[in-house]
Amino acid sequence: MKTLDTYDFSGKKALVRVDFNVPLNEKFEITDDTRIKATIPTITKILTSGGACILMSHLGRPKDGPTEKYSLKHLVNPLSLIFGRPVKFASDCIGEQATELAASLQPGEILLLENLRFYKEEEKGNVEFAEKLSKLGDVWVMDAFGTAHRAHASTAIIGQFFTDKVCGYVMQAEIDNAQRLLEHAERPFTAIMGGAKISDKMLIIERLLDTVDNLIIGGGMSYTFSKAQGGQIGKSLLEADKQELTLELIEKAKSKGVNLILPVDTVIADDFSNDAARQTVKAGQIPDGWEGLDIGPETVALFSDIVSKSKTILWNGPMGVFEFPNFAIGTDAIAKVVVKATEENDAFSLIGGGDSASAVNNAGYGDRVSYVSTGGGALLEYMEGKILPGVAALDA
Ligand SMILES: Nc1ncnc2c1ncn2[C@@H]1O[C@H](COP(=O)(O)OP(=O)(O)O)[C@@H](O)[C@H]1O
Ligand SMILES: O=C(OP(=O)(O)O)[C@H](O)COP(=O)(O)O
Repeated sequence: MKTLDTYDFSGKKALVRVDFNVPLNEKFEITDDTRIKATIPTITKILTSGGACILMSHLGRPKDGPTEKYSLKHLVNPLSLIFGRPVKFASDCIGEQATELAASLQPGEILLLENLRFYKEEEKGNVEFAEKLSKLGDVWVMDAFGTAHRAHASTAIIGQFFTDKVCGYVMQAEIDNAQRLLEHAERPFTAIMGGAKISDKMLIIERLLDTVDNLIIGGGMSYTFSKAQGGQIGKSLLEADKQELTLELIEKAKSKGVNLILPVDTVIADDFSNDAARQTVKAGQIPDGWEGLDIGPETVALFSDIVSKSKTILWNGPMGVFEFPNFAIGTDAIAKVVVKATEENDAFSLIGGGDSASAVNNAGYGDRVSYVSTGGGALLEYMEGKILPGVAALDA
């Protein structure tokens, strides 16, 4: 596999697949630019080595072709500021305008292509579409780790049209950090799993049971565990058909000698809103009409004690509905203790993408943990042991 450090970009147009699928607010402003900032080393390396960058990405999941909400034009100004140079924009990712802009691109210049998913061919992995895209550049740089689990035209299929395929720094760092966790973790190794759905995280939880010393379960998914054990969870999040599975996980943890830790208390609300009435109750004792939206203070203390003694920490999924400030207290507290373990116990801490990364970054802790992944689903699939199509395409 060619790397950014060994490839000579001088006079070359690099077609770089990035994952600029960033959250935008109603004014189309970026609310978390982690994924963009993560690509600075890759793009800077290409530009300073005498190359030009043609950036291609998706944004959201547009269903019906071009849509204002999902246009990458909203990223042009922020990108210019981040990269400190003008960014040209092709309002269609293929076709005449994109071809002309790409052809006239000079070394040191950046061209951004419009959302790839405005063509349904992208997600279908259409070969002709991939070939059209490939004609825009001389070398393909794959740096969209967050989308590397998708076998789409620009992430997996396009590679066949290039002799020169280069793995970007984001991809490399993500893979190295995930490997470090899976293969060389210092002990005690603690995984903190949270977020909404057990079904999404089932496989990774099972895989982690082979590796970790402690498995902490918080957030929305913990209520299914509680219910399955006979607890009362009111109208808290429940995946009814996963109850049996949670009991199996508890048994499996026991048989493997893994310390599986569940919340002991929970902050409940009478409504799914920031301003709902709140109280703290024991886990499994949630009255009817109430729902658990955060872990309670005793749980924070219990989880913190384990995390602060850990040498390796993987955190994926918030401890509560952190989007509501009144229910972000548990998630913030865990973020703080992960930082403390990193700084004071010299722990290696990896925050696994998506909402957990936003929670850590928004709390201002992004620079104080060992690594914040840009991948949500991609990281989980990688850690489950799957071969990601976007990684495989670089080797083919
Ligand atoms: N107790 C809860 N009840 C309802 N939703 C929850 C609860 N705890 C966490 N969540 C929600 O889970 C979502 C994040 O879940 P998930 O997508 O699995 O995490 P990540 O993106 O970090 O992998 C957040 O929107 C959060 O509000
Ligand atoms: O945001 C992404 O994934 P994530 O929500 O798992 O972090 C990627 O950009 C992939 O997007 P997709 O899940 O619409 O294919």
